[in-house]
Amino acid sequence: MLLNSFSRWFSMEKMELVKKYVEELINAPINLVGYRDFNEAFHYLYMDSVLAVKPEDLGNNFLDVGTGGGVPGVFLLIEFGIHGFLIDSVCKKIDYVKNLCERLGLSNVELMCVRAEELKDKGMFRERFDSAVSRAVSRIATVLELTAPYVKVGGKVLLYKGPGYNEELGQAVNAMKELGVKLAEIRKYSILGKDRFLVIFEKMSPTPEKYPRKVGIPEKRPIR
Ligand SMILES: C[S@@+](CC[C@H](N)C(=O)[O-])C[C@H]1O[C@@H](n2cnc3c(N)ncnc32)[C@H](O)[C@@H]1O
Repeated sequence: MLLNSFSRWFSMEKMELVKKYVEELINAPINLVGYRDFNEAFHYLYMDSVLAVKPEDLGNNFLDVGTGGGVPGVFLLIEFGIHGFLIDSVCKKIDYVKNLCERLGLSNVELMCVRAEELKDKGMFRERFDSAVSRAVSRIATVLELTAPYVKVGGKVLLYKGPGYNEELGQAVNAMKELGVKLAEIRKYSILGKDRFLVIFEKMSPTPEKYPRKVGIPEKRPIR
């Protein structure tokens, strides 16, 4: 893991972009990330986004659900040079990130202000992505419903979690079955001494058309 990460970080151009992005986030006029200190933001946002991810996890195009200030989506597309489709339900966040990506010359990104439950009505998004990622959006059963319908069979869903992931997984067994995913791997890593877990699911079969359900239902009534 260390060697792999080291060689990835060797590109100065990438690192300059990452640093600029972090600087802009912590100085943004709207509260996007909750950090003001560069070092903290660099670790808790950038390092957390990329450290446990392998290029083969994501494929060529991924969806980031609830991207907020572009986390982890923008860092992943810089790191791996792949295409990211980033969505959030708060339009001012999406507008800000869109503008910032344009200013930094990032072209491998698309942003849309939409709730994940409604993305399916906005075009051909069902089972379109090689992978989906999500960080700090909701509990596992809920987030699986918001991501899995948009991932191709054979693709992956990657969720960034803290130590509470185990209980959430236990409550998500039926959701996994219903949505056509299975738990593939859990990667443990550490950011500034804090335990973190990348919980990875593989999509095994098509997700029934009724998912995701209407706005708010995946959160209020997770699949049990
Ligand atoms: C705590 S923030 C996390 C932002 C970012 N992923 C991060 O790790 O910094 C959660 C974000 O998810 C978005 N969100 C919550 N539910 C959503 C949904 N159903 N569809 C799209 N975005 C959603 C919120 O608007 C918010 O920006």
